Amino acid sequence: MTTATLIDGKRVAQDVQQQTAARVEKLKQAVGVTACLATVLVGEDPASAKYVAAKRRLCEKLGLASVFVKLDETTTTEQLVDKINELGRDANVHGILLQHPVPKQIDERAAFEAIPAQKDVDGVTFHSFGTMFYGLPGYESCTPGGIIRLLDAYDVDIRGKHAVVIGRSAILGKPMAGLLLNRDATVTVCHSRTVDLPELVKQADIVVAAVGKPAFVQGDWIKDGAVVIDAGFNPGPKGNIGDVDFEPASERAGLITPVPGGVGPMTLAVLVEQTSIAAARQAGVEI
Ligand SMILES: Nc1nc2c(c(=O)[nH]1)N[C@@H](CN(C=O)c1ccc(C(=O)N[C@@H](CCC(=O)O)C(=O)O)cc1)CN2
Repeated sequence: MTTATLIDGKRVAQDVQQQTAARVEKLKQAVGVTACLATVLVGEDPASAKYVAAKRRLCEKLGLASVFVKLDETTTTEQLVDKINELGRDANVHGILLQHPVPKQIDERAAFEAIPAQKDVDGVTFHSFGTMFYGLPGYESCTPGGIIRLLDAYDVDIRGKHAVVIGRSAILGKPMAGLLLNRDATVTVCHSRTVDLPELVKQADIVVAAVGKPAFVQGDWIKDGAVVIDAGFNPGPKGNIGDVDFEPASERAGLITPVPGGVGPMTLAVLVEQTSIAAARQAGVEI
């Protein structure tokens, strides 16, 4: 039995999408520029191919252009960097997304760093991490940025709260910790070497599960009334499964995100929103 209120990521994402479509249209009217996202996919991972396709569909739905670059499994770091440099020089491309993960022979960090800061709409470069951590204008990592938007949409007061982030990946856990810290949360980042994880999670007002293990966070770790954000999307026999054992957790939580329909749609919405903002900035207009 679910007692927690469900956080409806699809609804909040639709609001972000509407604002983005309006910005894209205004930009076309004002300066004749169509915002454009370049998506780069390396290799044959079916889940990555699906996410890239979803990003391109969302661009189309909201009036943005998109360029799709598909590179094969044997691509070298140098070849990928050359391609990203080319997109960086293309004035018609305003945002560049390199789908993670890339095949193991590639130095992913070197490839991310080839994305010019003004086109890093996925918030993956050192420059974006710097601006994100200092709360300066720039581009946020899309999933953590989307999670903050969800918390705001549901009037979660972040200031002074104890937030426990489970996971320390560059794309999720680390930037999530930074964004929560910027909002005056007291942040604990947990990982595979953390001693007594359940005890730490039991102290959390806000839990962000970004660990990549299906149903890993147990219901009895959740403090009564806590906000539980599940950023997991692990493939399961009947579709994707989150990192939180949903039913027992939702008996204790005050607010909880479902999988699917929670964090995932926000990742896409923030990416396309940031592309529209990048296009406006590159055109030198404030919209
Ligand atoms: N360069 C990046 N790579 C990756 C990112 C990222 O933000 N930037 N995030 C993930 C994957 N991802 C986007 O790329 C992503 C994952 C899931 C969803 C989503 O909408 N999920 C739906 C469910 C979909 C389904 O069940 O088939 C949901 O949760 O409702 C969007 C984007 C790794 N790589």
